[in-house]
Amino acid sequence: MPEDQAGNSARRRAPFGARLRAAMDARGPLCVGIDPHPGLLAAWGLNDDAAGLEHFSLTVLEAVGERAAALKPQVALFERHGSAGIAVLEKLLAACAESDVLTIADAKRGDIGSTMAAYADAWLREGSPLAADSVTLSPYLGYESLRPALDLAAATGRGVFVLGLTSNPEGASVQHVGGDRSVAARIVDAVAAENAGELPLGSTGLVVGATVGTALADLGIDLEAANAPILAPGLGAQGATGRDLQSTFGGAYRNVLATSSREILQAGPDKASLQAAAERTLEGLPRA
Ligand SMILES: O=C(O)c1cc(=O)[nH]c(=O)n1[C@@H]1O[C@H](COP(=O)(O)O)[C@@H](O)[C@H]1O
Repeated sequence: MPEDQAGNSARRRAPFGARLRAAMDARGPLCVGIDPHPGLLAAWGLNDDAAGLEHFSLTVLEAVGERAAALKPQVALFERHGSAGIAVLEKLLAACAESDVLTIADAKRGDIGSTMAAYADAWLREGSPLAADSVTLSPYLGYESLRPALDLAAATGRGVFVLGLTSNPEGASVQHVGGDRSVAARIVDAVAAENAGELPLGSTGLVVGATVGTALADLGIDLEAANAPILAPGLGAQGATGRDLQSTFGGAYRNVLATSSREILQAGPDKASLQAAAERTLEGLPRA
């Protein structure tokens, strides 16, 4: 198999944006977050250890993998178990790949370019034990510092989600700075340039919280023009509803992948109850 400059096998899969578009069209726009909080492990009758983590994660995959366009393991909740937790994450990512379920590793990585190359290698390189279909990235060391990850994702048919406007109230103190040329607007412009001409959808995604209210309009941000998959956290536990998504995202709503973790996970450990919770969330998402 031909190798590219980074020593990776040449792309064999369709670009991430096309694969995500197909999954959203077939299954609907729901991403289920796998966030094994200690309180949830306890509520499921599991120990707060690697065995509990593994049971929890694989149960979520089995219960909702076929109904979700993607699953999003929250890396922090695996890291808190040390190397044993990371081994569980590797197992989960491999099991998702085997079941044809797209993954978003929610690692929120960002660093100077040379270190970024190592993060890219971990999450996006062909054959890496932690390779996912996509990874979340923080652009606050400068958008171009993410270049090694953007390039490796493009070379391997994988994707990234760059933080734009986050769902937490503190985000505005950084992301809204700059008025009509706000930090967030500049990130969206950079992502739009990345995705120009990519059909049916770019592979460089954005994270925009379902809770941001009128911020997009206030900051003059045109998300539709970004041609980007939009990961929208904030449903359920953080208070946003499906209707909020539609009014917040307007014409870009068709590219929104709504993600919910705790509200669905608290329905476990019973698989049928987890499935019902995912269905309820999907039903609450207006059709694009
Ligand atoms: O990148 C994310 O997924 C993310 C970005 C953001 O702006 N807000 C946000 O809540 N998240 C993540 O989305 C998940 C939300 O979980 P719930 O509030 O339980 O649905 C957590 O894993 C967060 O880390």
